[in-house]
Amino acid sequence: MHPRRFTGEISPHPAPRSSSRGQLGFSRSCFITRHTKQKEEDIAICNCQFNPNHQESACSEHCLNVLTSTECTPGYCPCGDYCMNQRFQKCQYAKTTLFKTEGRGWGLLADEDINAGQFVIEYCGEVISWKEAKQRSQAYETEGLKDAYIISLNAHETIDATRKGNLARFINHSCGPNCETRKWNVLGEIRVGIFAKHDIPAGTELSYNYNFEWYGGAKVRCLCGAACCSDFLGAKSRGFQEATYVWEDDDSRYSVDNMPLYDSTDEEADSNFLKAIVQSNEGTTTETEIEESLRSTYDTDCEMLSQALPINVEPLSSVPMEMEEEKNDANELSNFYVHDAQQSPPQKTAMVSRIRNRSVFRNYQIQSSPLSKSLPHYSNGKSKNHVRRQVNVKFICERLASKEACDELVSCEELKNQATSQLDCLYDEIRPAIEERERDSQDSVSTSIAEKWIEASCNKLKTEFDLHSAIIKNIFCTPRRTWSPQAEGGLENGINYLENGQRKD
Ligand SMILES: C[S@@+](CC[C@H](N)C(=O)[O-])C[C@H]1O[C@@H](n2cnc3c(N)ncnc32)[C@H](O)[C@@H]1O
Repeated sequence: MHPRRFTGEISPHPAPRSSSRGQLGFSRSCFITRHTKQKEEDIAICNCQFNPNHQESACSEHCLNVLTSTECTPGYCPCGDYCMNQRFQKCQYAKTTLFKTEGRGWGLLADEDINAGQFVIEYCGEVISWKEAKQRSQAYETEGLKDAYIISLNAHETIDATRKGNLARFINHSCGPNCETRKWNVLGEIRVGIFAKHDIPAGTELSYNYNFEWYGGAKVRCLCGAACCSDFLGAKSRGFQEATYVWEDDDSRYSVDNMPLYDSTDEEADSNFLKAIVQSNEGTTTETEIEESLRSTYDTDCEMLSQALPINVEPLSSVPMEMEEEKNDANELSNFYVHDAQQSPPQKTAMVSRIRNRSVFRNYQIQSSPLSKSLPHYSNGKSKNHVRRQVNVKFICERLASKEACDELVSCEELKNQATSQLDCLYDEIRPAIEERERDSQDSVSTSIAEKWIEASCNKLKTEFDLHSAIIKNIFCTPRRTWSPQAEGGLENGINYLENGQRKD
């Protein structure tokens, strides 16, 4: 543990909520000790030439060092004292002020207009290892500290501003923030700064997104109020993923059970979807049962799914919702749709709208788009005659309910899950270097891990693709000529058909 980059002790800890700014004893000096000395051969010297008539010539946006997020080293910069690229070293912070928020403790306000891209403040604190961060995080929790101040620095280290830090520690999280963290190379060391994402008027609360940066052990319900709020602070952070404990008091910000992990909702939902079909298929299968299972699965998952991002594989670009009417009766896919004219009863329509939210189906464009938009035209300029269609839920359920279809889908799903967990393990290893775009050579991804990552990514994509192809194959490629579930007694015969039927031309 190297105590460095701190402004003075924040005392007493933890919650300075009843203290005033003066009592916290902040100062603006930020860099007390360094534990490595920059080697002379590592010093990056820019080629700026200061022109007194052009202030911006002194290491501003075109400076080679600025372009590579490296501060100039005093004594080596050709612009000398005029160099404007030593903002961390000179603590050139924006004016800010502490204020008390509602429900989120203290926050930091801009005390002057801040320009887009402007350096706001350095995140100061103790630099400690990830291992130490985990131990401290648990100890802080035991001590009853509710606010977490540890953020990621690089693959090995974090910055803990719990006991030693500056005003940056009071910047709250927002899912729609006006600031962001950026890493800069300062005298050979990586330091974290808070920078404005866009112009910020004086009096606005400063915020950045804690995702990936934050080591918050407990799962804290987010009160940022942004429309795109992801519900929990740092939901994608290492601490959030590792945490096994939650606050147990009555504070409404802390939830106690069933915390969702956001990067796995899609997979979970797909599994539930398949389980619903398999369970239905194991017992007496009726269309109503399948629809009921699907409906309850969709009810549970609907909200999560609306946020989940599906992998964008679109093998069915040749299967649009809007089809040319003249091809209708000859088309193999006709069972897939029902006409608007034969509109389903309200219940079924609701079902269809839920299905549209399913990532599996969304990938295959099973949503109707407004007919007025982008209607294809014949070369003579006339519009093609289009009919609006709805997905034929019954047909899809019947096809997917066969044992073979279920087995195939479940085995594809298992392979996909294996590939996903392999990716998750690798992700832990390379996350800091990839996601934080770390420039420190110590943090670069080793070739072997990068190769494994690419291979695992390909595996995952392939298994996703196989899963989707299996679904499509089971819906569309089962022979349809000899099959008439209506004539032969509905779904059960449909299943027999799928199990035994061969195309009889
Ligand atoms: C780095 S501190 C920020 C300063 C903190 N508000 C204070 O009073 O010291 C992070 C803590 O602030 C609170 N916090 C920050 N952003 C929040 C948000 N959007 N919703 C709820 N709590 C938040 C959480 O308790 C979190 O652990």
